[in-house]
Amino acid sequence: MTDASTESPPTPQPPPPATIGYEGESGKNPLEEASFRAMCGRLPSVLGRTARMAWAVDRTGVVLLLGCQLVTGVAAALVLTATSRAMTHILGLGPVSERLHGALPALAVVTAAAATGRISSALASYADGRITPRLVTEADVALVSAVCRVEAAAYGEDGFADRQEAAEVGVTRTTTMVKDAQRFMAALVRMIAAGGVITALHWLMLPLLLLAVLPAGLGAVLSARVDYETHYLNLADRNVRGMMRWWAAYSRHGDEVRANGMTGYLVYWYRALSERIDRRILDAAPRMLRIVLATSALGGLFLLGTWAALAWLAMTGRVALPVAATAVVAVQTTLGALTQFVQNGAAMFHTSLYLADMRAFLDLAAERAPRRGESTIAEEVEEIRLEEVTHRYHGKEEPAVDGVSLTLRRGEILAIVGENGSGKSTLTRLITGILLPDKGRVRWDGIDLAGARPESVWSRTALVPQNFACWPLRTRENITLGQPRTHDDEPVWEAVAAVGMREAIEGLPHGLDTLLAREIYGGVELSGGQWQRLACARALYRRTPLLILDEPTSQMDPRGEHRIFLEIKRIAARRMTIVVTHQLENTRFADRIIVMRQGRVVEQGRYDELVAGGGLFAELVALAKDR
Ligand SMILES: Nc1ncnc2c1ncn2[C@@H]1O[C@H](COP(=O)(O)OP(=O)(O)OP(=O)(O)O)[C@@H](O)[C@H]1O
Repeated sequence: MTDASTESPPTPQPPPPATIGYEGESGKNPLEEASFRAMCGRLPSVLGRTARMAWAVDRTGVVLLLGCQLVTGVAAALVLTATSRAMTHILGLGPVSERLHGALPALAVVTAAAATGRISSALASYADGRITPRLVTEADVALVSAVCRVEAAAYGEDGFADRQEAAEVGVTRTTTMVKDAQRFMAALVRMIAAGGVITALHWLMLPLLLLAVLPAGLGAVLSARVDYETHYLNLADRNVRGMMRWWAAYSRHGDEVRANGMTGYLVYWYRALSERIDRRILDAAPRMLRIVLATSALGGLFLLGTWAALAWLAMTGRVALPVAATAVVAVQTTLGALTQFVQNGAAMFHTSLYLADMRAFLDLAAERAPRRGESTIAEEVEEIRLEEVTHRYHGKEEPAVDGVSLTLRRGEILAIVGENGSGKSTLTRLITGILLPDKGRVRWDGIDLAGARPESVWSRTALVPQNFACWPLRTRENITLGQPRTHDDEPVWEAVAAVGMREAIEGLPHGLDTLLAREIYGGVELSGGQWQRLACARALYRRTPLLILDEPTSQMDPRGEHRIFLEIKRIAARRMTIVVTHQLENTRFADRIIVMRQGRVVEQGRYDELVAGGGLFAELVALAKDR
């Protein structure tokens, strides 16, 4: 018998992943907004920009590629003309040996031209192999650098991340761009050559052949559109799936995933989202099939017409029999060239849709790049003044920081406290100029950050954020992050000692050269608190006029915490220090505490004054003690 009170109800099915549909501007498929003709009209500019990029990365490769295309095309034309001449001899009158003898020079030309064509085609592939990796790297680096440089506020814009995802696909597609363009050009040259030969045989043949291949080209373009539309529908889901994949599979989150029994759900979730993406692709498949079947049937009809026309021309004596035989070869070659021409043209159209996304995102990122002014911040800063500063995040009703005025002087230690979501981190982002206020001003020694060069401001700031990064770099770089102050390691060891990590780092297999990434062969892992100490060492190493520590000791043992606060006090005289913390006892050492609630500063003073004041701070202190 089971105890009814302990019997658990059946577990409900987990919900499927939320459907993400963007209503914003970026959610619209560009094909819907711009007409088909307009999209085609944009092609040359997209291709032109890619060509310029290719030219910038490898001029020799581009020249080689173009030269080889030309040679391949001319060789193909020669093969065709010489074949036609050889055919005329072979199918002509007279003894076989004479006919063969007469055809020999033309056959020699065919052999030489075919060999040249093959060699130049191999060289063209080599040129493509040289250009493509560099082109992809250029596009990729351009994207990463653009994203790293935008105003931080842009990340919160509706659909920014999705447009970035679309641009990432554009970068991937750059791999096929050169190959598509190369094949397109090769087909163009071959088509011109073969077209000339076939027109010489009879003027009617070329238009007929064109009719035979155009439907296939149309089909390829229409299929490309359908594929792109599906891609657009899937964009948001793909983006979320990519993020989830990283979070679920990243070893650093492995403990959380396992010990919370999340594996099953995460895999279910991942599969469900993948299947939803697949479903959209599968839904588009019948449309694609209809397009291909209809255009192939039409093309087949026209091809039949071409052969019928050729037979009619031969039967009615309008073309001689040897010429008709040559025409059979010419028709096959021209058909091949024309098919390649339209198919590669459609492939370029297809690729350029994705490249256009990449370009559009790079343009957007350029628009969102800081344009603040040219003022610079001096090496020493005496005062930071906030005047009625307000900031509201995109899509939020209420401001995160609301009309805050504050003056911070050199030598002062300021503690910022307040409940979750009260605006503490946002305030530090405004003080450092990561965000600009919607209203009010932040001035550093009188210089408005809205008019100062961001790099000049950020060379004067050091920040330990709440969610700091554990860089998969060597220990030394984790502290200097590529900005060594001297050639020797003395300042690095100083920073390490200041956070009490000297022994731990000396104990690593290669000291400062140890790679801090257990995922990489030879790398080691630090504990959570050790990582946090390292993040503090990183900020202390910079020795800047403004030091901000947002919950710097949340993972540290009391010894580590004590050490960090001693160090902060020791170096405080030469800089302004801001500490954001929920450990209210840690604010005792601050010269001033500001208490935030709903984006406003509601109290300020020293620890004892605030406790005696009986306000929010006193309440929070009492709650912390009430255990
Ligand atoms: N990047 C963002 N985009 C949109 N809203 C944000 C963003 N960051 C913070 N917010 C919102 O702004 C408000 C203030 O957040 P903030 O992180 O400044 O609070 P906090 O006081 O530092 O909180 P905590 O103590 O939890 O760290 C919150 O309502 C939060 O939801």
